[in-house]
Amino acid sequence: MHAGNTLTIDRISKRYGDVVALDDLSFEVRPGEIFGFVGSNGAGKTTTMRITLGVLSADSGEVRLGGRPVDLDVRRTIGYMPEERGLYPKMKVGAQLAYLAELHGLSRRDARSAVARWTERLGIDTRVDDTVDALSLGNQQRVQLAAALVHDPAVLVLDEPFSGLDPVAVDVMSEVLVEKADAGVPVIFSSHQLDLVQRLCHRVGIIAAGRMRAVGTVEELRGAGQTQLVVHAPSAHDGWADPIDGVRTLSHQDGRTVLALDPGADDQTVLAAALRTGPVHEFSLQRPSLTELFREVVAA
Ligand SMILES: Nc1ncnc2c1ncn2[C@@H]1O[C@H](COP(=O)(O)OP(=O)(O)OP(=O)(O)O)[C@@H](O)[C@H]1O
Repeated sequence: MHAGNTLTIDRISKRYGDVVALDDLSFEVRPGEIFGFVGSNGAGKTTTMRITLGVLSADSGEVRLGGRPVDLDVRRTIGYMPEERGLYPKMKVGAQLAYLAELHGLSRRDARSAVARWTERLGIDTRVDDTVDALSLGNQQRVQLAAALVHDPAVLVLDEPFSGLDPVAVDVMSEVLVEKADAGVPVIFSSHQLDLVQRLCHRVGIIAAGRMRAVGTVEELRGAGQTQLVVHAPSAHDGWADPIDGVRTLSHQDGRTVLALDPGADDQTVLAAALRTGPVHEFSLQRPSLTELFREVVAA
């Protein structure tokens, strides 16, 4: 258990020439939490993760782990899966993992047993004597995850760990992340697979153009988003709900109306108005999915 190891990203900014990659970005990942980091291509996720690791420096701002700025010693306690991967293609899987574990301070013997444990867990134990480039891409990715885990990291930073994995590997990866978080490790990963993020993450941060646009639990984000209401009131005429504050008609056909409700709009007022038109056969509230929310936030 690595109690108290909150990962804090504190007001980091980064430019590449004229391109502002990160603009005063702040958020934190708490111990035991899986944090999903989502955003469009080029939004700044990889840049944030590289700065977190210290492989890239920020123009301003600071990253801390457990209150301590990330220096070389702290960096050794981070398990990192870089987007560009970065294994040695010609080195054998087992030897490579053992080497990386020792680089992070494990004794030779501990390194060996960690390699045996993780390769078995990740289903690549029969491949330890193969070179990395002899493996399929998905299996290389499993090795990459093993590389992030062999030194029992105090925090996990994973750049698109799920991309290109088959469903079984997705399950294994998910289980491992949940297990590490349960052991008190803060876990952050980026992904474009929003259904997976919605299922797995305790909290989610949506980044757009280098700024954090929304952070919260999936439920909080969905609650803050635009709610839709489906009302089937056959006698109602088009526009019947428009006079109500914070309510807009999205569609109206055959007595079926889809309404958009701003946060704070009162659905009971809508129900009362619907009943005044005649019978109401259906009245259902639909919260946006993370994917819909993402589109809303990124388009805003
Ligand atoms: N080495 C670099 N030189 C110049 N510009 C860069 C460099 N690395 C990133 N950028 C720019 O910084 C911005 C953020 O890129 P970044 O790779 O962090 O995005 P991302 O959210 O990880 O995207 P993706 O989902 O496509 O991986 C982009 O505009 C990108 O073009």
